[in-house]
Amino acid sequence: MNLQFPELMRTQPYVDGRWVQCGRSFAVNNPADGGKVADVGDADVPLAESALEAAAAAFPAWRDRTAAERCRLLHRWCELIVEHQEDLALIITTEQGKPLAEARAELANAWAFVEWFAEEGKRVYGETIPAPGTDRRIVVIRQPVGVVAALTPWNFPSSMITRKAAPALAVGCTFVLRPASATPLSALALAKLADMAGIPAGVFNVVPSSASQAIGRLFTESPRVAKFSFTGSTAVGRELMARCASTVKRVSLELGGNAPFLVFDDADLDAAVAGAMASKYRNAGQTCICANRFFVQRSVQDAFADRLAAAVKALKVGPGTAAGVDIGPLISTEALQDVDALVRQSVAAGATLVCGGRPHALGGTFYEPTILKGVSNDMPIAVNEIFGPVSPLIVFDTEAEAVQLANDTPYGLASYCYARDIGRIWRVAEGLEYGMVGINEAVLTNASAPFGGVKQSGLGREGSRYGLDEYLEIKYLCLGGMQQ
Ligand SMILES: NC(=O)c1ccc[n+]([C@@H]2O[C@H](COP(=O)([O-])OP(=O)(O)OC[C@H]3O[C@@H](n4cnc5c(N)ncnc54)[C@H](O)[C@@H]3O)[C@@H](O)[C@H]2O)c1
Ligand SMILES: O=C[C@H](O)CS(=O)(=O)O
Repeated sequence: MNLQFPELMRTQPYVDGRWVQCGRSFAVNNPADGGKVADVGDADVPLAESALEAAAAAFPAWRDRTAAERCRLLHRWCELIVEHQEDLALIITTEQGKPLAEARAELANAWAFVEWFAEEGKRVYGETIPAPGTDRRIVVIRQPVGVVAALTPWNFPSSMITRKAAPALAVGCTFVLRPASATPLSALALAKLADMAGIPAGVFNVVPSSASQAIGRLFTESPRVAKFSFTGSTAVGRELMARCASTVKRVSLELGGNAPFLVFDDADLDAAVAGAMASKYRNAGQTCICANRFFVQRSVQDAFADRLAAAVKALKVGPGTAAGVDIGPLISTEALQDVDALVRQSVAAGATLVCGGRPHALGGTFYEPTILKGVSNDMPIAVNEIFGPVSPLIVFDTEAEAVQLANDTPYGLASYCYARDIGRIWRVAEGLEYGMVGINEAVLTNASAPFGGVKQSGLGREGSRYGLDEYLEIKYLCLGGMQQ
């Protein structure tokens, strides 16, 4: 990898301000060609335990810094991320596969979280409450929870980390992260920049490891960990949440999705197609908020399908570093097989291929951008989180039917509605059982908004002032003896 600042290429765990040599390593490969990118130091449980100890030791001093001091350090971290964005984008694309333009967009979100929470950390307000008697005063203060342990996914190797670390550090928590084994280099580069920014030793620690289950048990069961924050699949999140019960930890979960994308007969179809492309095919469909099912009102089904097909057929598939590429590789062979199986099973169940529907001629883990029509809500492609570049089209007749079908899933993360009648928009937005609703807009992510899901898509919110609450405890002070 040809970096302008080679020091950003870090391959060892970062614990208590030191880069730790490990006896074992695991390979990080480029999904575009399967080639090895790096061998990364494989942190074991004792090293992860030492990271928790370092975070616990660093917590009192970090907590006791003023919010302004933490703000200044986070702003400096943000400045360094911006300054090194080209290198960081190349690291993302090399280890995860997304087109460079998307990697740059991810980084813009990553530093926006740092910038946003650097400022929000100065607004951790408390309150006084009118007391029931003149002998006392009631005061509420908010304090950092303590040591935070986090697990993050491979699909956004930078922004999923700062979306947690920035609010945690801003309020005075310390942080230990195990990133996904497929994409640890971005996390380690962020650690290098945090170190350069002057964030003290022990405050931000990164332990890449192939021992995901063992370290997951440590993070969820260690009494040193006050807060467990997880982003990943619902299946894994459910298991880890249960493990947190033994110590009654605070838990944040950002889990899987099955986003409905509703297109009504009064929609601006060009806007709906643009939104569909932006939502569905970003990161080759490997995002938690990708449109996963397209519900199209019968009278506009052909017009929408034809325009969508024209746009999908124009997508360029190739390595993320190649100019003009829209669709990069899927993260792994298993991921490719999973997507292809969902398509094949659904065609066998009666769906019709409009375009794509098979692994790409490029080979490797590239998959053809695909549209299926004649899909029903019970087909595998509609029931499962696809995590690939596939658009299933489902026809509906009435507004009530659309909302009922959209809600018929255990997931509740993102949803989308394209219509122009204001009464319809309000009725549908209020009826959708999801944490987020894009109304004539498909790009939801930004640091100022509360991102998160309901039902089995998660607990809590990340981003916005609500994202700060995940790392704070409320304390009630009762001041007695006030009677003269
Ligand atoms: N809601 C959100 O904000 C959001 C954002 C990104 C991804 N996701 C979801 O994440 C999933 C894709 O990411 P993924 O494949 O990395 O998910 P995953 O659940 O397989 O893994 C998530 C993280 O947990 C680790 N892990 C996996 N199994 C574990 C176990 N048994 N014990 C401890 N750790 C374990 C992984 O190594 C990774 O670091 C999708 O479902 C996607 O919707 C959700
Ligand atoms: O996978 C979904 C993540 O939340 C990243 S983003 O919000 O889609 O950028």
